[in-house]
Amino acid sequence: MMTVVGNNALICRPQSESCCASMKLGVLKLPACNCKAKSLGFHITGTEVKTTFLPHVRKTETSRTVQINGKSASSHQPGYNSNDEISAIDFSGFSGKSIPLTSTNGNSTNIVWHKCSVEKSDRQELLQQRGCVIWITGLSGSGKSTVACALGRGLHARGKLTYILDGDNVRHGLNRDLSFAAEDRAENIRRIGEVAKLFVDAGVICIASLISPYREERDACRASLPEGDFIEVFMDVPLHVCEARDPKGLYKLARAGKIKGFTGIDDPYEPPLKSEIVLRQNQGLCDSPDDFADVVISYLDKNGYLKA
Ligand SMILES: Nc1ncnc2c1ncn2[C@@H]1O[C@H](COP(=O)(O)OS(=O)(=O)O)[C@@H](OP(=O)(O)O)[C@H]1O
Ligand SMILES: Nc1ncnc2c1ncn2[C@@H]1O[C@H](COP(=O)(O)OP(=O)(O)O)[C@@H](O)[C@H]1O
Repeated sequence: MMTVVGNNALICRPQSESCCASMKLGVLKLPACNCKAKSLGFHITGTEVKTTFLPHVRKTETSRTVQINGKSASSHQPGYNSNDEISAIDFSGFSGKSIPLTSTNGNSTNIVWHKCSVEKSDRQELLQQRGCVIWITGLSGSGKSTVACALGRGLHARGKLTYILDGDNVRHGLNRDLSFAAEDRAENIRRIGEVAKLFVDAGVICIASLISPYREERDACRASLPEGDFIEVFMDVPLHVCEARDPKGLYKLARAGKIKGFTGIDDPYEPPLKSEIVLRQNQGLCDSPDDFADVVISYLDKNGYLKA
C-alpha cells in the first residue's frame, strides 16, 4: 500500500508496516529492510530506492505537486485538492504496469484521476491565450458585473475566449441552494472557484464577478490554481457610492431592516490586501467601465495572457 496524505510523506508498505519510507522527489528512502523492493520494481542504490515502476508518482513538499506518469497531477488539477488522500493500491505481485492512483476526496472514495492526451497547453495553443481567472471582488453596486461585461466584450473583440461567472447568475442555478449566511457565502466562493478552475484548465479567460467578501476563501481559490492563473481585481468603491447607486434598491431595504445580513451594512466585507489590480475612483469620479476594462486588458497583455 502506498499513500500520499496531504503534504506528508509517502508511505510504502509492500510487506509489512515496518517497511516504511518517506519519499522526496521521486526517491523513496528505505531503511535497510528485507522488503522485496527490487522485485516490486524498485532499483536499489544503497538505502535509496528509486521508484521506476511508479515512475512518476512523486511529491515535492514545497510545491504541493504530485506527479503521475511524469506529468503533474497536482493540487492544481481541476478536481484535485491538496488535502486529498492519494493511494496507489495493491501492488503486491505487480509486474511493471503503472499503478492506478486512487484518492479520497471528501466523501468520494477510491476515485482515480483520468488524464487525457489533449492538455491545457494544447488548448491554450489552439486558443492563442493563457487560461486564467480574473476574480472581481467588491461590494454590491461597486460595478463588478458592469466591468465583467466590458472586459468580456473587449477581449472578445480581440479574438479571445472568455466566460463570465457572475455571482447573481450562478445563484440562479448551480448555487441556488445557497443563502447569504457566512458558510453559504464561503461555499458560493468555493464552488465558483472550482468552476473557474475548470475554465482555466480549458484555456479560457474566466471572469468571476461576485462579492466574495471573505479573504480566506478568495485566497484559497488563488492557492488552488497555478501561480499567476488567479488575477484578483478589487473594485475599491466606497460604500456611500455603492449605496447612492443602489440599482436594485437592496441597500434601501437593508437600511430599513428588510434584508438582514447585507454586505457592507450588517455583514462584513474584507478588502483584498494585495490584489493584482485595484479599480477605484479618481478625484471622486469613476472611470468608465470600458476604461476600467482597458486597465485589466493592459495587464493581461503586458503579462503574456493574450498569447499562448
Ligand atoms: N444579504 C445580501 N448581501 C449581499 N448581496 C445580496 C444579499 N442578498 C441578496 N444579494 C444580491 O446577491 C448578489 C450577491 O451575490 P454573490 O453571490 O456575489 O454574493 S457572495 O459572494 O456570496 O457574498 C448581490 O448582487 P451584486 O449587487 O451584483 O453584488 C445582490 O444583488
Ligand atoms: N464605472 C462606473 N461608473 C459609474 N457607474 C457605474 C460604473 N460601473 C457600474 N456602474 C453603475 O453602478 C451600478 C452597479 O453596477 P453593477 O455592475 O451592477 O455592480 P455590482 O455587480 O458590483 O453589483 C449600475 O447602475 C451601473 O450602471
